[in-house]
Amino acid sequence: MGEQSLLAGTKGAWFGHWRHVFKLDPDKDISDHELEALCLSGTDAILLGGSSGVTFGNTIELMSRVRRYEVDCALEVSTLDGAVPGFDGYFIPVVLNTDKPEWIIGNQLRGLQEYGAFIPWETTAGQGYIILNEASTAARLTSANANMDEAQVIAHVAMADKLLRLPVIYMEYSGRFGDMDLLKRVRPLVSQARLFYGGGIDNAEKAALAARYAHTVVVGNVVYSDLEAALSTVPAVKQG
Ligand SMILES: CC(C)=CCC/C(C)=C/CC/C(C)=C/CC/C(C)=C/CC/C(C)=C/CC/C(C)=C/CC/C(C)=C/COP(=O)(O)OP(=O)(O)O
Ligand SMILES: O=P(O)(O)OC[C@@H](O)CO
Ligand SMILES: [Mg+2]
Repeated sequence: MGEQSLLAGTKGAWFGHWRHVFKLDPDKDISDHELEALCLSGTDAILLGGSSGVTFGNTIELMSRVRRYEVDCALEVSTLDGAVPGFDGYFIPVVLNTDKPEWIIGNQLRGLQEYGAFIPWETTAGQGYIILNEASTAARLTSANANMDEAQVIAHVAMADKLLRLPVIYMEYSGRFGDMDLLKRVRPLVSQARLFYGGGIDNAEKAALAARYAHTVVVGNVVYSDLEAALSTVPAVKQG
């Protein structure tokens, strides 16, 4: 079976056409004017997520502001309290490179017990996170083993794509631009998942590089430090 047929599952998924995504942190301030520019930028989706300070209140507030626009709006559920109804889709992160069970299945099982009957499964997907920046909040929170060699990263990708068949593999360098050679070598190994890349994209050039190998490019922090640079990543990814 070729890559095309194996990819069919995620291609048809609700997030299967996303090339560019802005990730907004409900714990950070953003003005109406800035939010409008992001939502009308041509990005494929606005993803709400963060690894600290995310609550029901700040999530529902930001969701309702994004909801004024037609752009897809999804939630990465990172806390039990932050599961908010009304999104177009939901991602449930699973950290693959930690030996702390609470971040692999523990919190997720608690969420399934708490929200099971309300989870819209057609629009909910697991994300296999491979966290590669040891200084990031997510790495510290989850005690991720971010200093892996290439063989270890490749084994994690095989675990996610071939054994667990997760619909998303997320190469996460949050806060730092990652190793594009590694991303390039990982890409052909991914046959059924969608490969997300995120971390340190703060200009069009970096966005275009990541877009060569990742199916979906996620742009986060630069939104809060340089809006124009953030907006420049959209055509860099979508026209590249
Ligand atoms: C009706 C209704 C309520 C609908 C919703 C139903 C629904 C979908 C419920 C979900 C139930 C469920 C299974 C919940 C599980 C929740 C949970 C706690 C899962 C664990 C997630 C996890 C592994 C978190 C660890 C941190 C992490 C990987 C977060 C992902 C996001 C991320 C990395 C953001 C980047 O963080 P940032 O703050 O930007 O980092 P920097 O500071 O470095 O920039
Ligand atoms: O914030 P940055 O570094 O752009 O990373 C984006 C995203 O991957 C964070 O989860
Ligand atoms: Mg961030």
